[in-house]
Amino acid sequence: MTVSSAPGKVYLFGEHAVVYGEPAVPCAVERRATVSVEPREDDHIRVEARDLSLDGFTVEYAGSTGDHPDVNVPTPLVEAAIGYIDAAVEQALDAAGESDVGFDITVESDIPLGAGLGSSAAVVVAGIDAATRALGVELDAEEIADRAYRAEYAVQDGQASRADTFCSTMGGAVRVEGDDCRTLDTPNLPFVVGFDGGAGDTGALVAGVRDLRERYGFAADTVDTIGDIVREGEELLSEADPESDPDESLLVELGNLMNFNHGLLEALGVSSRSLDNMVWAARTAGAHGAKLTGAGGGGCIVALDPTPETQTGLRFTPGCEDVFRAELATEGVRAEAEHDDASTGETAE
Ligand SMILES: Nc1ncnc2c1ncn2[C@@H]1O[C@H](COP(=O)(O)OP(=O)(O)OP(=O)(O)O)[C@@H](O)[C@H]1O
Ligand SMILES: C[C@@](O)(CCO)CC(=O)[O-]
Ligand SMILES: [Mg+2]
Repeated sequence: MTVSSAPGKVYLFGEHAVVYGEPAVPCAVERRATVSVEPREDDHIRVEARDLSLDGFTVEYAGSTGDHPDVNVPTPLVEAAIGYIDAAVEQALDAAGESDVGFDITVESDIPLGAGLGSSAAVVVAGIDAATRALGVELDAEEIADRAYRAEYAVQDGQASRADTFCSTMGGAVRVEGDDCRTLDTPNLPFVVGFDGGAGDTGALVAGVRDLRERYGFAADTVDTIGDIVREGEELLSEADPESDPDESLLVELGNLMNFNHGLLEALGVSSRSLDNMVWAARTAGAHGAKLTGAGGGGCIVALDPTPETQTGLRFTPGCEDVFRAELATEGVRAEAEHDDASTGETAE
């Protein structure tokens, strides 16, 4: 059995606009998806998902071209989950020059689904790494990132940037603009995440922004302006010393840019009442800045605050179900030691 894990991410700036070629700066955070893979004798795929927004499920079906069976949980969720795993398996088989190899796959993740923390990218990145290594092939990080992007692109009907998958593969802070993907040396930023317990539909939200952008020149300008915010933000980051804690003036300026970025995302229709509530609660509690992260619609906000005040404020905010400090994950995708729990094949409760 091979086991790999990959981190989720928050967007310091630039989600949505990155789909249209503007730069974005996502940062990997220490919440990981772990995927265990064991090749089988036949060409069946058995997926055990332990951390979906239900009590987990196990499903077995014949190869990536076979019919997916009925299972006793909401089908769209299962289909969505199988979609990402299938796409990862397809990329791994292609990389290894194999076909008709089946796998037993277990996914365990502490990244909430559809909440803006990049759970899909982490599952795909860790899945491709574990499955290729199970077939005796070691891909370099660039190729894992590229194949993971192609997997997300396929599942999301051509509506994906390279940002989430590159960030999850490399770890740390990264900068993505079209096909140009780079790692950044940044100080460790004091991220606080608030989660409303909900989720957004990434495909629908991206499509909504695309429609607005095609319909109104000012919506297209809004997307361009998000790009300007990112460029301003990277300038600030490039002047900071990555080895020391960020000073207050940097946090104030980054926070202002985050606030501006949130306002423009709200104008583009991808925020929600509970995301706005959490953003305002974080600002009122003293955060330097706060914005939604990821596709939006529901899920998570990210705030900047080195003190405990924002966490305390969010904890008392109606509609905020979970609050945590999100440490920058310096390591991206990595091989993990096989552990007993993942090899039992039993579905967790
Ligand atoms: N633990 C898991 N097990 C199986 N599939 C998962 C798991 N976590 C995520 N996925 C897949 O990823 C999908 C969620 O991806 P989606 O892009 O909508 O949200 P996200 O990646 O969490 O947020 P965002 O893209 O806004 O950062 C789920 O519907 C599921 O298909
Ligand atoms: C909304 C979006 O910009 C980020 C989702 O995490 C979509 C993408 O970049 O693929
Ligand atoms: Mg995603």
